[in-house]
Amino acid sequence: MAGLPRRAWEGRRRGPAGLLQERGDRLKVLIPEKLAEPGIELLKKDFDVDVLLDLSADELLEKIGEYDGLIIRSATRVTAEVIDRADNLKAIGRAGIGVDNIDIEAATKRGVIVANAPESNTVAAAEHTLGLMLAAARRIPAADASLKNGEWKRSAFKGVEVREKTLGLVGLGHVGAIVARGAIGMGMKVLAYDPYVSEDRMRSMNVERAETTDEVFENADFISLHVPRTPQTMGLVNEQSLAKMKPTAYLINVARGGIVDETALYNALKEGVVGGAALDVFAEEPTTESPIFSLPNVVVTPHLGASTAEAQDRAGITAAEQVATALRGQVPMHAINAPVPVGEGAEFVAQFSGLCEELGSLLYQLTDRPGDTLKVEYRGEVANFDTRLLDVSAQKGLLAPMVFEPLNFVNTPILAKERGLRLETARISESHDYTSLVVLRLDGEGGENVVSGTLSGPKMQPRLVEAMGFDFDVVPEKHMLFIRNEDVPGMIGRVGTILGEHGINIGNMAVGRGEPGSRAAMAVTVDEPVPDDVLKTFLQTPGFNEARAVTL
Ligand SMILES: NC(=O)C1=CN([C@@H]2O[C@H](COP(=O)(O)OP(=O)(O)OC[C@H]3O[C@@H](n4cnc5c(N)ncnc54)[C@H](O)[C@@H]3O)[C@@H](O)[C@H]2O)C=CC1
Ligand SMILES: O=C(O)C(=O)COP(=O)(O)O
Repeated sequence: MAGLPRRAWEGRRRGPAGLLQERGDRLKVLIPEKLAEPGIELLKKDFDVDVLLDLSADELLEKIGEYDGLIIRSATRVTAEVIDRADNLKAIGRAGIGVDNIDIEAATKRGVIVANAPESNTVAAAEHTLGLMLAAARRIPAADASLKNGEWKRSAFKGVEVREKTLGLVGLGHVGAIVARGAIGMGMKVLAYDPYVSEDRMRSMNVERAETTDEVFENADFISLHVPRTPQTMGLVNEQSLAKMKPTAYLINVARGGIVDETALYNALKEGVVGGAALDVFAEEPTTESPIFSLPNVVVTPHLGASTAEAQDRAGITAAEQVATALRGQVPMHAINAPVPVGEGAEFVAQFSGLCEELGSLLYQLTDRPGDTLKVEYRGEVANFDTRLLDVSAQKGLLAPMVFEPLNFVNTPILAKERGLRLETARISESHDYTSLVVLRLDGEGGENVVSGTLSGPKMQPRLVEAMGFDFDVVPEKHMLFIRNEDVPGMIGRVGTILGEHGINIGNMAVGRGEPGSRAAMAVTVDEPVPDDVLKTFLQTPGFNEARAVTL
């Protein structure tokens, strides 16, 4: 067993921004894209906000170092280089859904929270998709342009109906589901490929499940993409897939550029391999130059899927709230790279976060030559829920005294891994005398060390109930003293005397004992850190075997 190093790791050039880094002034948020006013107003209450529209990539690199928060839409590319220059950045808010323009891995390594506004613009994107489908089927934009150009050409713009046609969806998440509902309302049959959506769910939506993308490409009259841009979906629509489509089929893309190979699509449209296309998104944006724009059987919009008043208000407010929450040191609800408890019991679980962090920190400070495996047991009620946030909280507490850089919920798992700290968790329904109990175990020089804690009372106050092999009941405080002593009369008085002689005020004291007359331990809360010379005094005093100062 390698064991965890005690010293801060100095190999790191500089630490990632801590969530609550104070620089004496108000934290600063940069908004380089058009964001709805309510979101900006919300941020201005607590932060200095700079709205600097149309920053070039170089200007963003120059400026980003000043800011604690950044809110973007799809036009700003937050590359690893931007993040590397972002010395103070703690949170990136995406006022929308797709986060493919953010290097999330780089952000995570630097401890920068990335959060989006997942359902803010789904209706807008779905309505735009249905609008584009009808616009392409009825050639509305071309007819509009022709009439405005002084022509009355009715026979030139004969379209097709969508009723009784098959709409093929690739991706049946939030947007895809709304598109499906709308299409079914217009009498279409919907066939969808999404390996992450169950057959039952599809059936409940009256959607037929395709087992492969080919099934969609071969059978659909209209094919609409609703997947994120990922390495798996890049180039999903290419020469081969286009060749499988019906020659009358229309392709609709309101998802992301790059998912469609635009050169292959251009050729397929020009040669009649497919009937038409409606595109809102492009591999390079902004663009006005694409050869596709010259084709008559294509309808295009400049990434307008989310551009409704309602969606922009929702996206702006949600992104602002996410960044504000992160800048206050909490994990926002839509964080993409931090553990967010979701579903049943989420709020209940979140209350244990501080306790777990304190237990991790305490365990580290009570353990000499700590081993490399932290074992966390969740007992009782807390064991019924998603406790990943608590895993990270415990790791954070344990690692904090060891590492150089400030830790947060984003970078803790990465730093834990880099430093060889392993985590083992267990869920146990039985929890002794407590409704919920968290037990942390770590091997050390003298064997396994264990600390346990719970939350109690109407305010769910943290309580330390086990340490140094003894049961206690004490509310953990910032400064504490842990003592092992002989279980003989007068020891409590001696603790009071020694601390009193050094001018250290005791807040609370809890005693844990085994068999009367054997060994005992004390957990003492004090108003200030207990210095080394006081600890030495304890060890020189008969009856005291161990004394450790702990700061939580
Ligand atoms: N044009 C615009 O203005 C807008 C574009 N979008 C784009 O639409 C995308 C979808 O948005 P939502 O539906 O809200 O996301 P979502 O996450 O709810 O749904 C995406 C679905 O795609 C599925 N999926 C992922 N990888 C897949 C693969 N390789 N093959 C098949 N299915 C796969 C997932 O299982 C999920 O059900 C966003 O990622 C964004 O890029 C979203 C809003 C506005
Ligand atoms: O939310 C999304 O994924 C979008 O594509 C919307 O982009 P936008 O915020 O309008 O630049």
